[in-house]
Amino acid sequence: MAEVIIVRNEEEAGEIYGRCVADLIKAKPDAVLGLATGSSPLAAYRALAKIVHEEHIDVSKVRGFALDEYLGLPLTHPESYHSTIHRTVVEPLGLDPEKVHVPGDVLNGAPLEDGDKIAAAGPAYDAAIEAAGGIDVQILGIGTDGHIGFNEPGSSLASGTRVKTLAEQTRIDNARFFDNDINQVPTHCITQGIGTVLKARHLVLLAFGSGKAEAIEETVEGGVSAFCPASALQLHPHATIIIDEEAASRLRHKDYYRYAFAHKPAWQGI
Ligand SMILES: N[C@@H]1[C@@H](O)[C@H](O)[C@@H](COP(=O)(O)O)O[C@@H]1O
Repeated sequence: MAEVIIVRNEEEAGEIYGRCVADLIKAKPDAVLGLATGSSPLAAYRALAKIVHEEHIDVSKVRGFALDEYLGLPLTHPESYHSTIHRTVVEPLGLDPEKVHVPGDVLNGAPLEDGDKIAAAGPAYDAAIEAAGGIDVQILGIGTDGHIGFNEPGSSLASGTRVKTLAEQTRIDNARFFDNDINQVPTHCITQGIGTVLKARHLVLLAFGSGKAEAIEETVEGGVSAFCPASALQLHPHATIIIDEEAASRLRHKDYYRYAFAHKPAWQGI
C-alpha cells in the first residue's frame, strides 16, 4: 500500500515534496531527480525552488531525468517537454542544464519513420538512468485515464522506455497547450516505461481536483492492472500519493489515511 496524504491544496502538497527533496539534496548533493511535466507538479517545483534559495542549498551537482517527450516536436518547440522541463524546473531551481535529460533529447523532432534512431533512444535512456545510479525521487502526475508518464492504459507493467501511441483522451486533455487544436497535438511519444518508473527509489504522485478522483480511486483502491497504469504504484515499496480532498473524494478508506498520517512518527518523513 502506498502512503496516501490528503492535503488542503497544491501548495501544501508542494511543501511536502519540497522539504523531502531539499533534505535529500543536502544529504546527497548529486541526487538524481525524476521529473514530470503537467500542471500537477508545478507548486512542488515552486516550493522546492523557494527552499533551495532560502537555505542556500548547492544544486550544482543535482542530476535529472524527465519522464517523457512528444515525438516529432523539435526541442525548441515551447510545448516540447524539453522546453517545459527547462522552463519549470531547470531555470527556477538553477540546475545545470547539462545534467538534466529528457527522453527525446537525442531525437530533436525526428519523424516517426526514423525507426532505427527512435527505437534505440528508449534503451539508451534506461541505460543512462542506470549509469547515473538510478533515480532517487520520481515525481509523478496522473492522467484522467490513470496514465503515468505517457504509459496509457494497457501498457506493460514491466515496460522500459519506448515509443507509445497517445490515447485520444490524452490528446484531448493536452490540446489546451496547443491552441485547443487536437490536430496540433503529436500522436506519439517516448516515455519511461512503468518498469522504469518502478525502479526509482521513491515515488511521489500528486493529483488535484475532481477530474482525477476516478483515476485515484483505481490507483489506490482498485486492483493492480495495466488498465490503470498508476495502480503499479501498489507494487512499489516506497510510494507516496499526495492529493487534495476533491481527488480523494471517491476513496473508501480516507479516514484511515488521515489517521495514519496524523499519527506518523516525525522521523519517518514521507
Ligand atoms: N505526460 C503528462 C503526464 O506526465 C502528466 O501526469 C499528465 C497530467 O497532467 P496534469 O498534471 O496537467 O493534469 O499530463 C501528461 O499527459
